[in-house]
Amino acid sequence: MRGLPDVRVDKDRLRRRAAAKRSKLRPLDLRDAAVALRAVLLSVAEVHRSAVVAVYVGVGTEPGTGPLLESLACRGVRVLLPVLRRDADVDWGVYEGPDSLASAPLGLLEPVGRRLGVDAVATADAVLVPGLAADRTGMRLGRGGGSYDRVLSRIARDAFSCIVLHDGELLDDVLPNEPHDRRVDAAATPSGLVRFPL
Ligand SMILES: Nc1nc2c(c(=O)[nH]1)N(C=O)[C@@H](CNc1ccc(C(=O)N[C@@H](CCC(=O)O)C(=O)O)cc1)CN2
Ligand SMILES: Nc1ncnc2c1ncn2[C@@H]1O[C@H](COP(=O)(O)OP(=O)(O)OP(=O)(O)O)[C@@H](O)[C@H]1O
Repeated sequence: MRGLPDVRVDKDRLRRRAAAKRSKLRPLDLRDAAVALRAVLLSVAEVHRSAVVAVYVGVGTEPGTGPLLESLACRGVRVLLPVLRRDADVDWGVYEGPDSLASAPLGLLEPVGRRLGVDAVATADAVLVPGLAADRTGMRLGRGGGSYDRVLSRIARDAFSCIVLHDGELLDDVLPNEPHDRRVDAAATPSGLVRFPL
């Protein structure tokens, strides 16, 4: 990748490594992980007491959010879901049940209802963030569009931000990072929650 700064090359290598590892996960493992992640996330005080939670719809081998979405909706929580814009920024819609999701480009599932605008995420008490890996300083590795760096720059100052990962994706090595990268407060894996130092 001639011309690209080292940090971009390093991130890209890590993205490919993470994706290759995810591709080995089996459907039953994915289902178990999604169920465990619901239990972990609902037991987090900041999530438990939230009236508005931004989640994502896990697709493919991503850490699954289906069980969590159902539980939050059943409890009357307002669940915001991302809608990818053509400029890789993120608009938001409300989760109204599994039938309110439709296939979108890149294999995504997105809410069909009204678009609330990119700033709607500022109303969330907790923001659950997709990603491929995180380090123990709270830096995250996303898909490379910078979408969630933009999202994280708009959330409320006291909102709780948490990346959702599979076991083994919270890395001991520090991730390469750039000035625009935004840290999260914690990482949830099927094994539990890890809070990062402030
Ligand atoms: N579930 C989910 N929703 C999300 C994100 C995410 O990471 N996960 N995003 C986070 O920013 C935004 C979407 N950004 C994305 C950017 C790239 C790819 C992507 O390249 N996906 C596949 C290719 C799939 C295909 O072409 O069929 C890949 O990883 O190879 C997906 C989503 C908003 N919504
Ligand atoms: N606030 C922003 N506004 C516009 N572009 C941005 C912003 N933040 C990051 N970007 C752009 O997004 C691109 C990818 O960034 P990066 O590699 O850090 O993505 P990522 O954090 O892995 O992905 P994501 O945030 O989508 O999960 C970079 O070219 C960067 O310039």
